[in-house]
Amino acid sequence: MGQSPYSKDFPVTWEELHRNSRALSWRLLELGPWKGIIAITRGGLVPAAILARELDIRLIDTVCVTSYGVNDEGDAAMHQGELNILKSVEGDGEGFLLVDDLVDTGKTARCVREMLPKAHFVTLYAKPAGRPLVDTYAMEVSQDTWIRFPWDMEYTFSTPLADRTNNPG
Ligand SMILES: O=P(O)(O)OC[C@H]1O[C@H](OP(=O)(O)OP(=O)(O)O)[C@H](O)[C@@H]1O
Ligand SMILES: Nc1nc2[nH]cnc2c(=O)[nH]1
Ligand SMILES: [Mg+2]
Repeated sequence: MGQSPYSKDFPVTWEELHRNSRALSWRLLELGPWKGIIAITRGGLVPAAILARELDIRLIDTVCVTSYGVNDEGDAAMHQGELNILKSVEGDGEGFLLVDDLVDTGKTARCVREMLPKAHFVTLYAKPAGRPLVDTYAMEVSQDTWIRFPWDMEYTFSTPLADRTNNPG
């Protein structure tokens, strides 16, 4: 499987995610009007709901993809597999926002942008390798960072940094 390219952990709370989504909404409001939103499942669904509320958009569709699998511990998966398109949408995406939670290597973005070349592609978080594929994003994070979303986490005990044998950075 090789060594993970991720040495840093970046946990995001619901409040931070909401704030970042609203910051993104401000920028998109100026660039609209928009015909609707196309959310890339599953990560794009939560930001899409917040953007829809802020921008008063009622038409929401999905592109359904799978790529990163689940690792042995059932933890957030960090190894990317084959990209599968389970469901697409008609047209070239003109006038639509195409929404995902993040862009990392850009593999998902590249594939979905090919299908919907005229959509305006937005993410909450962008890593350098995928950033050129995004039209508008809220925050940049480094390539060696693994973002942990609130829907993947639970409130639990945290081991002090000094006690961690494999300090992840
Ligand atoms: O830029 P990339 O390297 O392609 O990575 C980004 C994609 O990876 C994650 O989705 P994932 O495939 O893990 O599925 P999920 O959205 O269902 O969690 C994330 O939501 C992006 O869609
Ligand atoms: N949760 C999560 N999924 C990803 N998929 C690709 N990169 C990431 C990341 O940093 N965090
Ligand atoms: Mg995704």
